[in-house]
Amino acid sequence: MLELSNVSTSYGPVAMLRGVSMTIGKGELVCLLGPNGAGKSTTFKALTGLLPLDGGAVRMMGRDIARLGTEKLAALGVGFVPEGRRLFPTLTVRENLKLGYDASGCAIPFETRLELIHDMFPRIRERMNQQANTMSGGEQAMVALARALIGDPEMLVMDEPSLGLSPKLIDEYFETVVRIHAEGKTVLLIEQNAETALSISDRGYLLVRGRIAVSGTRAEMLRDDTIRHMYL
Ligand SMILES: Nc1ncnc2c1ncn2[C@@H]1O[C@H](COP(=O)(O)OP(=O)(O)OP(=O)(O)O)[C@@H](O)[C@H]1O
Repeated sequence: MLELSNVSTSYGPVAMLRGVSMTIGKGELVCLLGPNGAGKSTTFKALTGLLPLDGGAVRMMGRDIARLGTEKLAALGVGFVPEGRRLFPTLTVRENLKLGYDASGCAIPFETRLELIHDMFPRIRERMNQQANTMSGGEQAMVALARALIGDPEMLVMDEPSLGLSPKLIDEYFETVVRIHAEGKTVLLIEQNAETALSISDRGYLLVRGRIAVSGTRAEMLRDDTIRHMYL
């Protein structure tokens, strides 16, 4: 469904991603792991068109998407959960969700999608008219996830969604991701929290200093010496 093929990027004269190749098949949950500064968010920027590529390609269903940007990608069926949530802070929860819905071009009516979102996130139902920046960190994380889902995307791309959440909330959050995946969504989960991310993923990639150092199924990743040494 999504393929990065030999992607290279740089910040000015400094090379960052160096020949990164990854595939995410339809219906898979794939994680991209890596320590601080490895280039995880840079990968997110490269595939969302926020950073020009020096080389390589990003394709979705075979179509070159490297320069499309998040809005056009949303219309193609990709929901994004950016690092730090990036909610519209002074807008209400409903307004945040509506913006996500409008960007998606979803054909199902907003109120119908909202019902499903409320079933999935009951606390959001109670807080539809609350200003986003007055929500707790955990609630904001759920709103960002709901905003990515409300347009019924085929695929979710999430950049460090567990950042700043307490261990209990991280568990709850990942349980929700598992449910979303079980309902048929393809998921690319970019995470520093390797143990939890791997525990729910079909496959994974480890990025180190801008290169893919390890890739494999969950079992292969869990057995890998580099990963064991770094995380487990
Ligand atoms: N706009 C920028 N200009 C220059 N260098 C940048 C820029 N953005 C990121 N970098 C550098 O690129 C490297 C990779 O950053 P990136 O944000 O992709 O890392 P990351 O793997 O997401 O790390 P973290 O888990 O800490 O968020 C870092 O050394 C960072 O300082």
